[in-house]
Amino acid sequence: MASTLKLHGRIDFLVNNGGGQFSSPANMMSAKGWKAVIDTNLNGTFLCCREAYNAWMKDHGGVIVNIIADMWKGFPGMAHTGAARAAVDNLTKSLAIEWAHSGVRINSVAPGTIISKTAMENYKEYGPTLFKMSVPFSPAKRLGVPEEISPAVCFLLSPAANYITGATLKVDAGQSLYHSIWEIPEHDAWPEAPEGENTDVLREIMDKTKSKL
Ligand SMILES: CCCCCCCCC/C=C/C(=O)SCCNC(=O)CCNC(=O)[C@H](O)C(C)(C)COP(=O)(O)OP(=O)(O)OC[C@H]1O[C@@H](n2cnc3c(N)ncnc32)[C@H](O)[C@@H]1OP(=O)(O)O
Ligand SMILES: NC(=O)C1=CN([C@@H]2O[C@H](COP(=O)(O)OP(=O)(O)OC[C@H]3O[C@@H](n4cnc5c(N)ncnc54)[C@H](OP(=O)(O)O)[C@@H]3O)[C@@H](O)[C@H]2O)C=CC1
Repeated sequence: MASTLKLHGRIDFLVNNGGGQFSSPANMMSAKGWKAVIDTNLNGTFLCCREAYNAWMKDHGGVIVNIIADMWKGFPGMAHTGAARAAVDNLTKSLAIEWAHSGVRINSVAPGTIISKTAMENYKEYGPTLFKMSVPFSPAKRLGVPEEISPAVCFLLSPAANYITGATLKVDAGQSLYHSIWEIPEHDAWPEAPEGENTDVLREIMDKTKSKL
């Protein structure tokens, strides 16, 4: 922030876009790996917001946009980033209220699955598979590209969004309303439903369906 102020003399906009994660089942995540992702996506965003505010926006106003993710149904396989991005969604709301009196607007953008060379390379040899397997889960039946996210960010930064703060704009072609990519294996580990006539009906329809298969 100090070097930006030195160079340009002002900070009108802050976009917290830097971030990322690795894929891992939650039970296999080390404390260090969990912390690295929380640090990058949540703590980093908070600290950049705080510094931009204290260094400039407190006295001059400004606009902040935080990039989060499609974590609305949880984020199985990337639980750390889901938790961090949900926290940023909430942080956005808190700061929108705390900093309104300074003329600061702050919003988030929640992209769906967005393909780029650099994003894919983070996942090494699994990158192409990971991104390709996401395609059927987009109502658009294709992935988005960064050029479809940046217009939303520019809109929120612009005077066209002067009356918008504390909001999260989903730019995901409806992905967050559609299927989860996470497969739950067949299992019989769930606790039994309580005995009674409704459970009898449940057993009956399940038995009937089974016998037809
Ligand atoms: C499935 C659902 C499909 C879902 C469908 C697919 C949807 C894709 C959506 C994609 C969204 C995107 O965000 S696209 C891509 C966006 N960009 C990125 O993801 C950036 C890539 N990653 C990073 O920036 C970083 O590596 C990040 C993970 C945040 C941590 O950075 P740091 O430099 O702070 O930390 P590092 O030193 O790298 O790692 C710290 C520890 O983290 C753990 N760690 C790091 N990488 C690890 C790895 N690959 N596997 C296990 N553990 C790892 C280890 O414990 C490390 O410690 P040691 O063991 O001691 O080393
Ligand atoms: N692609 C997607 O499907 C989605 C992406 N997002 C999020 O959008 C943002 C942009 O990602 P995208 O362009 O796709 O992927 P990229 O990997 O191309 O971009 C990630 C950027 O974050 C920077 N970064 C990562 N870790 C840190 C860190 N600890 N400190 C500072 N900068 C860091 C990287 O810097 P460097 O190049 O120096 O490593 C890089 O510029 C990220 O927050 C990502 O998680 C959210 C939802 C979906």
